Order: sequence, then C-alpha cells, then structure tokens
Amino acid sequence: MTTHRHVDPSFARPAAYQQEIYSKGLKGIRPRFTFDVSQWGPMAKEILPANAWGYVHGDAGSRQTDENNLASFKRWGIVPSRLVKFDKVDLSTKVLGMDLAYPLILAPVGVLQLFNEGKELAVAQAAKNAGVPYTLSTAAASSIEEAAQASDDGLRFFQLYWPTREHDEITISMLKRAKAAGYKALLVTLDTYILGWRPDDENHAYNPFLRPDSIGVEIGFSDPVFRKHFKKETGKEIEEDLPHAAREWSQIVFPGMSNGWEDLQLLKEHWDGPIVLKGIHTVPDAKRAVEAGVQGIVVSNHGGRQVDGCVASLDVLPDIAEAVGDKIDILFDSGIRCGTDIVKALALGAKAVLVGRPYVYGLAFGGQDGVEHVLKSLLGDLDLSLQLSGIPSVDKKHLNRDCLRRIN
Ligand SMILES: Cc1cc2nc3c(=O)[nH]c(=O)nc-3n(C[C@H](O)[C@H](O)[C@H](O)COP(=O)(O)O)c2cc1C
Ligand SMILES: O=C(O)C(=O)c1ccccc1
Repeated sequence: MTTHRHVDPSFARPAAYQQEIYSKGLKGIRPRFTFDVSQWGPMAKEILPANAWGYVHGDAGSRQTDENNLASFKRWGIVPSRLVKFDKVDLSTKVLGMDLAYPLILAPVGVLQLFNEGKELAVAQAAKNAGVPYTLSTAAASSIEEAAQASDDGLRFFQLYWPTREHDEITISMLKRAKAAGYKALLVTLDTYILGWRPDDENHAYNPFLRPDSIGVEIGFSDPVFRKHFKKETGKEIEEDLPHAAREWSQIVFPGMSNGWEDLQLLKEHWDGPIVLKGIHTVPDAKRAVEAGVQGIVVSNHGGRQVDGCVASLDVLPDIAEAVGDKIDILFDSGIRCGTDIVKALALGAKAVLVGRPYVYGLAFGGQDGVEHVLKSLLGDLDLSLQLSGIPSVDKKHLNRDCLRRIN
C-alpha cells in the first residue's frame, strides 16, 4: 500500500480500527461517538443553532435532488465473490498524478466556523492525520495561508469560486497564494456562481456571508488585491466597513453569472498543477473538459444544494465514466454516507470520492476528533466491506461494474 506522507498510525490499516475498538471495550472503554452513520446528523443538530443546522443540512427547493442522490445508492447492490484469497485490501490509488492512501478526499465546505471554533484548521489537521487530502473552500473562515499551516505536510487542494473576468486580478491573486502555500490541485466549482433557492436559509433569513460577524470572507479580507480594490471603490479599508466589504466579496465570488469554457485558459495560464472541474453532470460537458485539457472532473450536483429536481449524481456517473474514464480522472460526490457508498461510486467509474456533510457533522459534534471519527468509520467500513466482498483492491481490474447489480 502506498501511504501518503505522515499518517497517524491509527489510520494506517482501517480494518484494524475495529480491533482497537473491541480491545478498548475489554478494558471498559466505550467509544466517544456513535458509529451509527444515521445519527451523525441528529447529533450535529442537537448542538448547532437552528440556522447553522439549516445551512449545512439544507438542500435546494423541495429537497428532491438530495433525496435522488441518496435513493440512487440504494438502487445498486454489491454482489460478493467467494473463495478469493488475499490478505489485505489495497485501498491506495493514484489521482491527478498523486499517490493517495485511500480513494477519499474531503469536499470543500465553506464557513466551517459555523460548526466548531476549530473551523478549517481542525478539519485540515484531521485530514492530515488521516492521510486524506483536504480541500479549502474559497468561502472559508480561515485564510489560505492559515489553513496551509494547519494542514502542515498533509496533501491539500484549493477550491475556487471563480469571479467573472472583470476580476481576473483577484482570481490570479488567489491562485498565486494557493500555489505559494502548497495547495497541489485546483478544484473549480462550476455549479455555484450564485446560491440556489434554499428554503432553510430563506426561512432563517440567513446567509453566512452576510452575518454581522462576516465569517466566511477570510480569503477575500486577507487578499492584497481585494483590499486594494475595496479601498479604490470606497476610499475605506475593509475594517472600516466590514458589512459592506463582506457584501462586495460575496458578489465577487458569487457573481450570479457563469464564466465560459473559453475562460478556462486564464486558469491554465496561472495554475501549473492539475485542474479539476467540479459540478460536471453530462457526457458532453465531460468531453469538453477533456478537450479543454484539464486533468479531472468531479461528477457532483453540490449535494443537492443548487438545482432542485436534479438527477442523482450517481445516475449520471456510469455514462460519463464510459465516455471519458480513460482520458481524465473522474471524482465523485453527492450523497456518500457510508463505506459501501464509496464502493458503489468507485465500481461505477469514479477514481475517488469527496465527502461533504458527514465530516461537517463530525466537526459539529466533536471538533477535530469528530472529523477523525467520521473518517475512520468510513474507511473502516470501506476496508472491511471490500475484504468481505472478495475485492482485493480499489483498482478497476478488481472493483468495477461486475461487482454491482442494479436492484430496480
Ligand atoms: C455546508 C456546505 C457548504 C459547502 N460549501 C462549498 C464550497 O464552499 N465550495 C464547493 O465547491 N462546494 C461546497 N459544498 C458542496 C460540497 O463540496 C460537496 O459537493 C457536497 O457537500 C457533496 O455532497 P454531500 O454533502 O452529500 O457529501 C458545500 C456543501 C455543504 C454541505
Ligand atoms: O453552501 C454551499 O453549498 C456553498 O457553496 C456556500 C459556501 C459558503 C457560503 C455560502 C455558500
């Protein structure tokens, strides 16, 4: 197994985590958090203010997309093979030219300070300990440099909410900072140039960017080019009018209008590592991503938070994988809740998955420890489920469509 950099020993063999739990049980030590994945959300809900809970749990419109995402996983079943002789499952994979210990990446999630005071820094540290790449959101409550410091020698990616072209200098400045701070891949989110219709947030009249304490704007407020821009526009430093500055930053990163395919050239010119387009949902777009010369895509509907009534991301994955799976790295998110959901997404063509809400719930109920707990649970389940299904590795030669049956 290829392990990435320094990984906390208790993550080194996910299946062994179960033995650790039972040995502790013999000594009367009970686990601090539940392993019942269906309880992570309710535990977070108990702790969080109603508006923060509504924000993380919330979906677009009538919630159909999130329901579709979750239902789609249940329409596939794993078909285990017997008498397959191997010692350990090889969970390692190569994504975007990088060796990963596991086919798992933390999805970019904005404003983590809403869930725990440890915010992005606690998550970056948990990811480093787990040997799982961390992705920093443009809408973070920590700066690019602070999060990099917390992530230390862990692998980290930067997610871009991409301003329209009149703000190229700000885009370029973020890319420059991310590069200098050691972020190794750029995930460009294409599905959120404005926030979707979200009844939970609307009921609470709540936009995390526009709180009196303006906490999701740290990357903008620490950006020299944005600071100069704000001064020029208003004659003030951002500290002199924080609410105005937060509104301005929010309009720059959520401009209400998409860039076009031709604009990707700008990112290619100013980012020399791999570029991944997040939010791809059709075969033609996946093919255009290949033509555009990017290295990866994330098949994702933003966890059902943008377009209500959207097809499940898992339902579009097989066709996309068939069309471009040998030309580009396909990542997947939207609806991963347990280890066998990861098995299914990989079998249908993803090289790795991103997980969003589950780790945010972990952050809410247990800070850094809560995030580590969620990661251990997902990885332990993944490891044992593959072992018990007679699937020796996450490589396509072992884990593919033949491992699944469509149930209905
Ligand atoms: C509270 C919250 C905030 C998010 N913020 C971002 C973000 O800043 N950038 C981004 O690209 N995606 C963001 N996402 C979407 C996630 O990256 C990911 O696509 C989604 O959560 C995956 O679905 P899941 O929650 O079902 O795992 C956010 C999701 C949640 C739940
Ligand atoms: O909530 C989201 O999905 C999202 O992308 C976001 C992130 C930060 C602030 C507002 C929305």
